[in-house]
Amino acid sequence: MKKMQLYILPVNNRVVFPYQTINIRIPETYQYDAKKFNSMIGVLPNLDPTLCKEKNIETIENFARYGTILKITSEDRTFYTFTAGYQKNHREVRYYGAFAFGRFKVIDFDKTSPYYIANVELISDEIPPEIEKAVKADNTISDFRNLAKTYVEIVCKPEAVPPKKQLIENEQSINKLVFSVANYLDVQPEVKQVILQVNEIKERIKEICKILQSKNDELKLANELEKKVKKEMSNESQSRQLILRQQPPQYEIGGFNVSPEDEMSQLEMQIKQKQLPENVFNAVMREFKRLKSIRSQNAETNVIRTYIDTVLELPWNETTQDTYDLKLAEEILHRDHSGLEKVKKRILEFLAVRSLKGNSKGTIICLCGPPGVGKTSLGKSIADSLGRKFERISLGGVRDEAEVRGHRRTYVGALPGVIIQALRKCQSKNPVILLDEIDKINRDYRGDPSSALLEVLDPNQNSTFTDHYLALPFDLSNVMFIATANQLDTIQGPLLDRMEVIQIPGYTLDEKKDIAHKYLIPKQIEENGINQSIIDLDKESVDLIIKAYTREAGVRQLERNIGSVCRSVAVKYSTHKQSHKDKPNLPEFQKVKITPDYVRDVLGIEIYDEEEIKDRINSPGIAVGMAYTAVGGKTLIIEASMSQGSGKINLTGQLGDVMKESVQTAIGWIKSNWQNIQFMMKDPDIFKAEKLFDNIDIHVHFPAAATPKDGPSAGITITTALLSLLSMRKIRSDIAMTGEITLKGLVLPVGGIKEKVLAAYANGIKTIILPYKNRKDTEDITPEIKKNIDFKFVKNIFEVLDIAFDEQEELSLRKAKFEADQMNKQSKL
Ligand SMILES: Nc1ncnc2c1ncn2[C@@H]1O[C@H](COP(=O)(O)OP(=O)(O)OP(=O)(O)O)[C@@H](O)[C@H]1O
Repeated sequence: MKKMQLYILPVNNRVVFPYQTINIRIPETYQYDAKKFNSMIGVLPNLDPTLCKEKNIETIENFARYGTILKITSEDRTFYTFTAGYQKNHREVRYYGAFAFGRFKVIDFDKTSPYYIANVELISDEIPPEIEKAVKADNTISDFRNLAKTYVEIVCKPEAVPPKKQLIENEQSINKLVFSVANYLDVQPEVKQVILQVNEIKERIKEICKILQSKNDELKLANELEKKVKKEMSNESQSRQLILRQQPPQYEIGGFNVSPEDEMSQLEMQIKQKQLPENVFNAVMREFKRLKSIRSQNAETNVIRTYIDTVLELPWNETTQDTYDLKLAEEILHRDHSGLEKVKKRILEFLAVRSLKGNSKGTIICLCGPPGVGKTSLGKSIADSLGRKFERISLGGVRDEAEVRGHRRTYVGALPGVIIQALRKCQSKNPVILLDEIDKINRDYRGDPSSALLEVLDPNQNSTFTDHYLALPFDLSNVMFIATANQLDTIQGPLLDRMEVIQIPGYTLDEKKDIAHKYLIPKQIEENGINQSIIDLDKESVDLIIKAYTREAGVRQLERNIGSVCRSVAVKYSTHKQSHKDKPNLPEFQKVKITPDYVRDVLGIEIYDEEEIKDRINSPGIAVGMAYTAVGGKTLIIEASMSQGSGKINLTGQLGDVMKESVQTAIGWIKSNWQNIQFMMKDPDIFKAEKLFDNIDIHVHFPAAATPKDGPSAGITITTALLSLLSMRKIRSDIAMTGEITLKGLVLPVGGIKEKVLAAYANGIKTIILPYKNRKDTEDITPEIKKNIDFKFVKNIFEVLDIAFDEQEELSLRKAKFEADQMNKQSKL
């Protein structure tokens, strides 16, 4: 074998076969001079040493031992300029065209710096005639050609197939044929190096055939599978599932099919790329190592994988930039909500303080009011005005502490709690989270969700909120929490204490009209697929919908009713369009004018009547009270009747204990003050004071009997109704009252005044009697109500009697006479 010295060019992960023509670029630093080295150059693959060991490739350190010798056929030089500091430098780069004409084996290196010179042994690939004959005689070559043709047909780009096929079919030199096909192979460089190192032609053919065979089988199978899948499934998602099922070792990540090893390395990359806090990173890496150590797919691996995915999906560092622009916030609040001036003002103050403090720690707002007054949508507007993401968590009916704080991972099907899930959904560390219906949280044997919320809402604790599922602290101090509630009574004291309550009592008639015209009608028109040009909802009709079809504090039912009217127009419009298609000569659709009659047609018989109370207060013993419920204020008619009997007191209408006691207190006061109120009696002879209550049975009934009622605020109404019954005097039908009564006749303040006043106003009440100490609660009642309602503040029940009855003049005269008689009696004594 011929030995020689050769200039060596190491090439990374590339194997050049003889008969290849290639272009090479040799940097100036390699000091290659074609003349000096007889236009010869040896390329030696620089391969991964571990893979080389695995595949038995002979290497000198990282270089393979077998290379290819090239003859330079052309040379080209270019200069390019580069700047280093203020200096401009020029560098020469040389490009060479070269033809590979043989193989060599490195014996040793003579020089390794600044370039490589090796002593090599040239390997002859000349095939002895008898071997060539033998190879051609059996089917080896024809089989080789067939396999190679199939391979290029499947693998190569269509335009590259014909020239390659032509070479495979026609090439007479076995060496050229075999090395060319080896060059076409799409395999790792280490595999190509093995082929290059084989000295025996038969061996080399066998090696290449093996690769061709397995590649062809693999590709054919994949093609067949794909065809089969396409045929079986027309639906894309189904076909994806089928492919996954039929190729069990493959997994799908981010739309790519990957093997389990790839999946693991992808996951590891994801963990490393996500900038997790150190403690979180360590915890996830621990889980990742556990996952890696479990080889087979089982329930445990799924649990760990889900956990890692959950942690990676959390916004550990992602935040949105706050826009503390108060003008913009004000605009957004006005844009989305009509009225609610006091609430908006309070929200703006709240935002102003936050912007000045520079952090988001501090008070938590609780918007409290009846359904449909816009609490949820206000929360959304606050998020919009701050430029933060918005998430709503419904706490209604949450009874299990684990729903807030998550289940420990030891439980089957464990999940993080609602707070962590909300953060995962909104992908921001500082969103506005609306804790909806915080008053509907229940407590039972599964724990107390309120106490978990205490931690969430406490600015001093929530920076290290630890969900049981994650078992890692998550900083909630940047989250802005807003709670909503229908009533405050059911919220636990410590929880309520952490929040600043903003009351939204409900809307007056005028406010509802305004909301309907500005917001609800345009919204419903759009939602029902029609437009302003085909419907005209006039003021009168909207008034009718509000007065006769709704009796609510908010506007939800109103919105629904407007929706029904819009839908009826949508049906008409759609039918007309259909017929217009069939008969194009039909006239254009006429704008539908919504009149009160149209409203009645769509919504049916009127449900509420403003005169209802007047009609019901038609005899002595009936008084109108005011109640405060979770759905807002309500007027409450109390009826009392008596009959001959033995002093029994019957109470009906699902009363709670406190209300029952109010009735006892009222009767107690009447009995003990009987002498002082006798002047009221229209017929004082009918009942003799001493045995009055022994001879009659009294029945007090609270209509809407199916609704449970409780509380002390009906005290003065019950007393007035009983006095009306006994004195046979009717109570004014336009008067309503609320207040607790003591045994001594004092009137004590009660809650829910604004809501009660709104309800009374909606029911056509003109005078409202309130406890004196509730004066402050009427200060911010809207001017509309103040203008139409006469408020009377009373300190004791006698003052109520001065206001509440019909024929007030006659009663005043009687009272004056009674008082004068009393004075006379006292002076005689
Ligand atoms: N002042 C208002 N201006 C404009 N639209 C309003 C106003 N108040 C309520 N709405 C509309 O009424 C509908 C009901 O409001 P929302 O769902 O916010 O009520 P809510 O108070 O959260 O009720 P719930 O207590 O039942 O959750 C929404 O479409 C909302 O936009």
